[in-house]
Amino acid sequence: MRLYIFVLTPIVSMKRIWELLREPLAGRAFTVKERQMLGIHGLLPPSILSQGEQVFVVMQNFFRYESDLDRYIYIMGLLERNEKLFYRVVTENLELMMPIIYTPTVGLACQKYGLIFRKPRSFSISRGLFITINDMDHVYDILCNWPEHDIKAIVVTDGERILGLGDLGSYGMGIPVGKLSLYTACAGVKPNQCLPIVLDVGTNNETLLKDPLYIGLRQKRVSGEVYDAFLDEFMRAAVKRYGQNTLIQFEDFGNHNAFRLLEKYRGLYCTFNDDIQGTAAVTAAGIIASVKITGTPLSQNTFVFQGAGEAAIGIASLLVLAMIEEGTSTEQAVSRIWMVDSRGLIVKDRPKGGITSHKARFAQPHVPVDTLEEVVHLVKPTAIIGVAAVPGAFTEQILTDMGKFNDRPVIFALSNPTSKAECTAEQAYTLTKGKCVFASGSPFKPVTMNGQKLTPGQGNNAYIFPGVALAVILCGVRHIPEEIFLKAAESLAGQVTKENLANGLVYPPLNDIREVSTKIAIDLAKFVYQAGLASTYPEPQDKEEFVRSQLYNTDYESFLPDLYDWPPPGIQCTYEDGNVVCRKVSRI
Ligand SMILES: O=C([O-])CC(=O)C(=O)O
Ligand SMILES: [Mg+2]
Repeated sequence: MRLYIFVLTPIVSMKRIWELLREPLAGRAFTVKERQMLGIHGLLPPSILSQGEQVFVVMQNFFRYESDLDRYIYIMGLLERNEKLFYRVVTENLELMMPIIYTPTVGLACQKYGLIFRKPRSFSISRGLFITINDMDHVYDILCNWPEHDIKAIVVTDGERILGLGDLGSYGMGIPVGKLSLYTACAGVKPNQCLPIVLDVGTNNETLLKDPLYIGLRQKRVSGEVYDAFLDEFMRAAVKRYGQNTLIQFEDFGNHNAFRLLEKYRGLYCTFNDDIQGTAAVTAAGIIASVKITGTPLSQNTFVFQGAGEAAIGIASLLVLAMIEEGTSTEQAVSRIWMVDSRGLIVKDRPKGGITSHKARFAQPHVPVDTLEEVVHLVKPTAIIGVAAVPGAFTEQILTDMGKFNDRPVIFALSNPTSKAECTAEQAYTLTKGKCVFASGSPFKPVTMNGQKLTPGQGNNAYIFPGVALAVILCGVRHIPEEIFLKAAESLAGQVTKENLANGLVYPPLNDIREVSTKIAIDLAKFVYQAGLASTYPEPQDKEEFVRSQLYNTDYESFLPDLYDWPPPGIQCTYEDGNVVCRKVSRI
């Protein structure tokens, strides 16, 4: 006599089936067979859509929304419902989607996060993890509550300086979520390996403290030793939970913490600060490419910065490295850089209060000069770079002067979002009589002058951090030295075509960003193995093949073992207490 015993290994239960329908994964793309096997036949409309047709439906809906914020809410809802479809939609329409899921709309979304945030229905990156100062001593336990185990990259903010919008506390969650969605959309990093985190230490934003919708801790920011201990605990907990190689990207911290934390952690963890290093690399790339238009060698340029914070210091330091690579001495390179902060030109022996140490390196031996206009007039720079979130800082006078001083002035208005840009693309082109090489941090539409279409470049760190992250994750880089960002900048600059340059563009088109990021990752993979920075072994011989083979694929996977053979051999399904329970059947 044959004897069967049932080993209790439930595979699909009724609960899971309802989950499948509520979180429809493929949704209407489920085939008839799949619907029958999953017990959801009849619960979806009869017409079956291919993923491509679903993209069409999504885009029809997307265009029905008139405001960008509504488009953001719609498209982020899709990320929660159907991750693969979201990434297919975004990657196929990057130029259209980036201003929604990223700057500028993400800035608006953060300001309205109290309205937008709903209870998570699934644990996609669209929600992120909130860890507060009250969780001190339990940070590891909170990390364990995130259901994905194979995390390779974290983007973390404490919300103190969200874009150029200031302290948004926990409302800043939109930024790590947005940045990580670009890890996948721009560089093919697998979304289940990404974790957005807000470290909520309070907020000093009085409006938020009184906002009934505010989602964060209603208290003033904690600072000093307690803040530092909290950050230390977070860093230790992250690598304890996910491994020493976990990439931790710092985003939108206040100046006073950003530099300090980078210096403190860069030798101990796999970490970088995007606002210092990512922005530096993308700007350096734009400047390196602009040299091919202006014809002035890098070290013969004179740079005036509006701002002396994270971005300015990061950009200036990387430009110095690049000039040294060109053969200039450090002193000569540094002397090419002039910085203006809220108190005027940064000069040695600045009266009253002096200057912080990271600014000191770029202090000029000059008498004080009060305004940016005066500095531009005095220095006659070849390039001006705005990174202080002071809209209108590039005045009519400054832009006109730049046009007078240079055949091809370089004007980078990099503050984000668009409302914080130092000038508009139109102002830059008009006041320099169409001569300038212009880039902004957030997108501007093309401008037509004398029948000629002038397209502004977008000098946003989105060209850099996804590719850097991909290489770091795949190659198992343990620490991220500055050279990685210089190499990334050179790789990006090298991808600007003659045709781009002829059109005054110093960045490749945004629609190509996926290929651009992949190429950056391939170039970096070659560099990190050669420099002994990689820990993924054996070393892949063909780096390009290695990187490309690891990229996230947006095609639906069939999660049933064999659609035409269900239950599969050795599995038997029965109804028990209203549940479908499938078990392995073993024969003895
Ligand atoms: O998010 C962006 O668009 C660029 C960035 O990091 C910032 O402005 O803080
Ligand atoms: Mg940022």
